[in-house]
Amino acid sequence: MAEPTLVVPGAEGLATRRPVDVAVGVLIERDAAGVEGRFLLTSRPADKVYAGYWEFPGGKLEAGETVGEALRRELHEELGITIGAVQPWQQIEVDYPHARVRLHFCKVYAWQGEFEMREQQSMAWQTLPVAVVPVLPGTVPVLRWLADERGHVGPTHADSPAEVPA
Ligand SMILES: Nc1nc2c([nH]c(=O)n2[C@H]2C[C@H](O)[C@@H](COP(=O)(O)OP(=O)(O)OP(=O)(O)O)O2)c(=O)[nH]1
Repeated sequence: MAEPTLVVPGAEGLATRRPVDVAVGVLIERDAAGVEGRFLLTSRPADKVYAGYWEFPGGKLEAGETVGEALRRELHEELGITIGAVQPWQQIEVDYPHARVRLHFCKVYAWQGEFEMREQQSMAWQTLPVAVVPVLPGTVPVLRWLADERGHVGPTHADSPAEVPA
């Protein structure tokens, strides 16, 4: 079955474009009992589309790379860390006016090294609801998946539209 597609306003009718594969890391802290806590968001660098928007770190696959290999390379290049096991988690396609992407979200619980913002981005360890704004459209579904896993009710991020009462 095809994965869900999110169409961002302005991208209607562009769904025939071939998606670009992107590996994305959801780095999560866990306590001794294995309970998941804070997760890492980074802001998009000034020279990229959606500059300043918050997202989970990652980037496009290069030719011949697997999702895990691309994620390992991107997080080393962008954040200076070396990640441990990569656990495939969720997949979604997003149609933006600038591109159609297939996002491969992977959970990562282990990493080594000091975080260095090598592209002058910012980082923020967050819980739900996410306080940093604005959040990239393709990041919003991930916050919902985390909310469902954690039994979090209410908005997932500070700039989400007001909830419509049932
Ligand atoms: N890293 C990341 N990208 C996301 C998320 N959600 C989402 O829609 N995207 C989109 C934004 C971009 O169109 C695409 C990632 O491309 P990018 O331009 O950041 O990747 P890159 O570092 O390989 O970029 P470059 O080499 O082309 O400069 O995926 C997310 O949570 N994390």
